[in-house]
Amino acid sequence: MSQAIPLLEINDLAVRYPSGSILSRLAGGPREVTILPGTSLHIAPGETLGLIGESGSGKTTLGRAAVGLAPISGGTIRIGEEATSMQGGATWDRMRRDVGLMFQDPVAALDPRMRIGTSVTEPLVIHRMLNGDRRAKAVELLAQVGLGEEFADRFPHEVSGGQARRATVARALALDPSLVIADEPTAGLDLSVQGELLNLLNDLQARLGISFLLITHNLAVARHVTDRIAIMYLGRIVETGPSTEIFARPAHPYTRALLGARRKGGISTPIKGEVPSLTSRPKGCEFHTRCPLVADRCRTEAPSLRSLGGKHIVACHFAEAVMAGAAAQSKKPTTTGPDLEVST
Ligand SMILES: Nc1ncnc2c1ncn2[C@@H]1O[C@H](COP(=O)(O)OP(=O)(O)OP(=O)(O)O)[C@@H](O)[C@H]1O
Repeated sequence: MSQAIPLLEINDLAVRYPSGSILSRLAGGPREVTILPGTSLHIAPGETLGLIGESGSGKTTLGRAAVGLAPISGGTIRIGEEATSMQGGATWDRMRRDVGLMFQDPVAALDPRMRIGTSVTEPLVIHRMLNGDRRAKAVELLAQVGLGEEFADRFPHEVSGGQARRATVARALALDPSLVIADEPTAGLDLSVQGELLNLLNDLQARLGISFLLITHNLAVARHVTDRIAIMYLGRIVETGPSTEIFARPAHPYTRALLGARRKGGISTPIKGEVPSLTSRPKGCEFHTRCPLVADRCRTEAPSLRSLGGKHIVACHFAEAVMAGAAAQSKKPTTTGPDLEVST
C-alpha cells in the first residue's frame, strides 16, 4: 500500500441539515441537525477504504459531502490537487471530474427512459469531456465491466440487477476517475451476484489503481474488498485501521458489537439500546448509553481518537481492554454467517 500523500483528505468536516420535523420546530426544537460534527478521513492512492456503521450513522452524508452534495458548514476537503472549504463553487466541478459516483439507489442511477449506453456516457456530456463517438465510448466503458456491446442499446428494465449494477460501475468509470465513491454497491443483489460485483471492484482497483470509498453496513462486503475500514457512530469516526487488524482485534465496543452481530449465525442482531438522537447527543462518549463496558468516566469525558500503534486509531478510554477481550473471543470457535463468493 502506497504511503504517498492521500488522494482524498477530509478535515474537520461539518454537515448540518435543516431539522426535518415541523412539529419539533413548532415545539421550539432545533432548526438544524448536525449530522457530521467535525469528521476527518483520508484515502491513499489505490486504497479501498470501507465506511461502516448502522443505518443513520452518516455514511452516505459523508460520501456525498466529499463531493459537495451535502450542506457543508465547516472543514476542508482535498481531492488530488484540488482543495475546497464550505461551498466550493467552481472548485467542486473540477473536483468531481476526478471522482466516479455510485449512489445508493441503482434505479435512480440509470434513467429508465435512457438506453444504458447513453446513461454510462452522461458524465462525459455533463463535464463536456466527450471526444469522439458516444456509442463507441459506451461500448468501451461497458467492456471494462464485462458487459458486451449489445448492452449499450438496452434499457435498464431489459437487464438483470447484477448487469444494471455493472452498468452503474461503467458510468462511475466514465471520467477516468482516481476515486470511486460506491454507496452500498451490492445492496439488493443475490449473494453470488454480490460476489461477482465485488470481484469486479477488486479487479478494477488492481488494474486501474483506482481508490475506492466503499460505504456499506455489510461487514462481509467490507472484509473482502477493503484495505482499511473506518467505523462511524453518530457521524463520527470512532475507529479506523487495517481491515485485517480491525476484524481480528476491534478496539471499540461499538465495532465489537457490529462484528458480534454478524457472528450470530449470519442473522443480523441489532445492537442493544436506542440510537441517540442527533439533536441531543449524549455527553461524554456518545456510545456510552449503549456500551456494555460503560464506566463513570465515559459519561463525562469524550474520548479523543488515539493511536494504538501503526494505523489502528480508536476513540475509547478502554480500548486496550476491549482489544484484549476481542482477541480472546476470536480464539473461540464461532458460527459464521453466509459468506460471499469472492476470489482472492
Ligand atoms: N436531506 C436530508 N435532510 C435532513 N436529514 C437528512 C437528510 N439526509 C440524511 N439525513 C439524516 O442524516 C442522518 C444520517 O443519514 P445517512 O443517510 O448519511 O446515514 P447512513 O449511515 O448512510 O444510513 P443508511 O445506511 O440508512 O443509508 C440520518 O439521521 C438522516 O435522517
